[in-house]
Amino acid sequence: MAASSAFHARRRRGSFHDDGIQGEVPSGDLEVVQTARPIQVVLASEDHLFELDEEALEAILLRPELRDRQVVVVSVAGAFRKGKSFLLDFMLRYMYRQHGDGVQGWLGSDNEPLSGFTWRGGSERETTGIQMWSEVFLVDQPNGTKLAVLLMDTQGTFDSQSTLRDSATVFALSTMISSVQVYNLSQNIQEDDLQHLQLFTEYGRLAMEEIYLKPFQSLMFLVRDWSFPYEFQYGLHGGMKLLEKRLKVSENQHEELQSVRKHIHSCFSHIGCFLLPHPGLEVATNPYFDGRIADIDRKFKKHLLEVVPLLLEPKNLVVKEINGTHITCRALVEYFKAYMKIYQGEELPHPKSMLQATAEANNLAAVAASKDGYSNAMEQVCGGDKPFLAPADLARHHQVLRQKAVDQFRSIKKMGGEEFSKRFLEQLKRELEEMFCNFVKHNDGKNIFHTARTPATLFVVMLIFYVLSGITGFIGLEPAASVCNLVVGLALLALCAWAYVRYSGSLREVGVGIDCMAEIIWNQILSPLSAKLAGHVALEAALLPPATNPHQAKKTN
Ligand SMILES: Nc1nc2c(ncn2[C@@H]2O[C@H](COP(=O)(O)OP(=O)(O)OP(=O)(O)O)[C@@H](O)[C@H]2O)c(=O)[nH]1
Ligand SMILES: [Mg+2]
Repeated sequence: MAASSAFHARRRRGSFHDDGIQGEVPSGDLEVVQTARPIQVVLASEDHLFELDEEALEAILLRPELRDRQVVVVSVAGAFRKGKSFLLDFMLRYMYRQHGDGVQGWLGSDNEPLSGFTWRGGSERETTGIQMWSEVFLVDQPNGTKLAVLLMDTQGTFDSQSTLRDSATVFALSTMISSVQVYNLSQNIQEDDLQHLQLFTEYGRLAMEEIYLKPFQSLMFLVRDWSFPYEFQYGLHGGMKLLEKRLKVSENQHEELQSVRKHIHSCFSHIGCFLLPHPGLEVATNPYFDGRIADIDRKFKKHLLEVVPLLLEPKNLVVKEINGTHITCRALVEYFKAYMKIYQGEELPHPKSMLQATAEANNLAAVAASKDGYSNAMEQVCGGDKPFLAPADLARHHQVLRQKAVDQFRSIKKMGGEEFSKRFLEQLKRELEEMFCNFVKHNDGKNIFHTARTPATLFVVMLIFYVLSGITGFIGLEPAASVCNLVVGLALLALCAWAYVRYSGSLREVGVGIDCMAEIIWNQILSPLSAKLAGHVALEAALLPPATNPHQAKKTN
């Protein structure tokens, strides 16, 4: 049933050449040369990390006959278990047998099992990370050049072992690397398909260094098991009509619907859609189905014969472009490495599930509303036009209003539950304390004594050194007197500068510097000195006999 072995019955004719696999392989990966097979280039680990196998990537793309060729990368991405690898195997058949003869043409003979990228039935995921076909096909162009065509298979999104970030990373990476991204959908184009596409492409756009007008190239919606051919017929024509309906932006549409559509239009240079019929119950439900086309529904085969050439026919190939420049295999390796590094780093935000993102937005809105309530009420108490309030009174008001804000936060209906909102409650409490600190500073600024501290300090310094200069001059210590005079002069200069800064509002750094210096002098010298002096006076007063202490003598009298 499973079909993972390499292609054995290879026929290369027409414009496809086998020289893509016979050149010298730089990394010495001989297996690649001998047997074409899927190569795991991005490995997914169990701890939700992705790693690029640079050696494998270079072995595929840096062969001498390929590295300077312009490259076409066709990738298939979408939800898991929807036939992505199965489809890619038909693309491989096309690449190998495009000019095959007989009734079936490149589809092959009736009883030949389908092989190439690993595909299988069942409900559990199969492909992980990103795989590339080891053989890069060289395709002749009408202008005589050859293009290198690369097929890429991806891990399905939304399997039960992947986080949203895993799905977004694989989808975004494959969209950034490919020139044609096939978005594989089942049965219809639903709104959630568009929303996920928006999320994933935005995650891709974030990782690109510069945001280009249209960061990605071709997107092909491929709707599998389309069941309404009487509304939109199978194939490209019906697909384009369906797409037009689904991606239409109209005035009376809800803003949310408009934004998704506008985003998708803005991301891709070209968007198409193809409707594929159901392949038949054998394909979908028989565990022993091995991919032979005899078991596949006729209509499906008919449209397979249309969709694969639509993507891979030489005239339909889309060369990979980044920022308007055609990319070679060698450049693709470098871009792949650079993009991978960004996804391995921590600078990108983690995409969140819809519930998580909504719950977070609800909680943040509740935090903002509660903070607003607190801030408005505090403004009433100690706002700009209110006079200085005693610090104890301010603290009391803060306690009451803080509790009100917390109660308001708790009373607002929020998604995500009690446990989830705890984190936001803590954030609110922290932010309220920060706001209170600012209100305290603002209130202190209105205290005239607080404001006057700097000139008072400078004045006291001037006074002390003026007296000291007088004393030292009187006892003949002229150099000391000069130093004291210098200090008096400097303090006077600082006082004038401070007054100018306060008056004019310019040179504020100078003002801050003088305030800092005055605060240090006040806290380190004047304040301890005055405390010491006060203590000394009190001690002396206590030690003096009552008769010699005039205060006490007065009291006792
Ligand atoms: N209903 C339906 N089943 C399909 C179609 N194409 C393939 N299948 C079946 O879908 C199953 C899964 O095929 P795969 O190609 O392994 O699917 P996948 O999307 O690569 O799955 P993952 O690698 O797990 O993401 C197989 O049993 C196929 O026979 C289709 O168009 N419609
Ligand atoms: Mg697969």
